[in-house]
Amino acid sequence: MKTTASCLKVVVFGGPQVGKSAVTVRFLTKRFIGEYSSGTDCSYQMMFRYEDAALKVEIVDCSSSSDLEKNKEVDTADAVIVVYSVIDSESLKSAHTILDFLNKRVHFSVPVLLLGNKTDLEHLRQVSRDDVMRMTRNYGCRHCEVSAAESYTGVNRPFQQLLADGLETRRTRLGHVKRRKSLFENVSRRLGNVFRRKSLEEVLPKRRLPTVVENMNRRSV
Ligand SMILES: Nc1nc2c(ncn2[C@@H]2O[C@H](COP(=O)(O)OP(=O)(O)OP(=O)(O)O)[C@@H](O)[C@H]2O)c(=O)[nH]1
Repeated sequence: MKTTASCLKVVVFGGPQVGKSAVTVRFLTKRFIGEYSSGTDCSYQMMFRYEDAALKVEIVDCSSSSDLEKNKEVDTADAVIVVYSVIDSESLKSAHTILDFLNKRVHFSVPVLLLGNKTDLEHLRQVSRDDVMRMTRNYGCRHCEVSAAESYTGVNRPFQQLLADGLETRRTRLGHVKRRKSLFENVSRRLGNVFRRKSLEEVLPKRRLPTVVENMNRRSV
């Protein structure tokens, strides 16, 4: 199994108690763990098999108490998940603020997944599906609703899709940097040629360069 050189980084945001840790741990371990220490950032690293290669994935679970503006994780993210809870309308407002922040802050097109959690509590739903659809359209992000408590498969599918999107974006970005580099090298080579030619033209009339034949003659003397 080949090992990919670097690590794919996924950053998870969301309001308080929406289940950021729960969905992350569900994806990574297949288990639902009810309680986590609240208000602390966590980072998880795992190896996955992807397209016959080992892929290292780092998931950074940003606590809701983290100051968004000071968050540096997002600058190096390959993908972002914004979690809300379907039973908490305030959490959708937080998600809106986060998507807005990402829209301004992230310069390259990092794939974003808007992930609704706690669908097992559908009878307590506060979040309107229309509002979510509007946000998804406005920000051009993927959307899915799951229950970390109920289903591993439900959580696994959108995560897998996001990892695939993240890898694709990284490849495109790297390809773009290489193309930009070779374009730059081309231009500088051409400029170099122009200046070299110009300086020869300036020198030639004053001091004629010896021809190959003259050089041979000199050596044979
Ligand atoms: N019913 C239900 N409860 C859930 C689900 N996911 C998480 N919870 C519960 O929601 C609470 C918050 O979950 P966490 O994973 O700690 O949430 P968080 O977003 O990481 O919380 P902060 O660290 O405070 O930001 C816990 O009591 C979980 O047991 C779910 O899918 N269904």
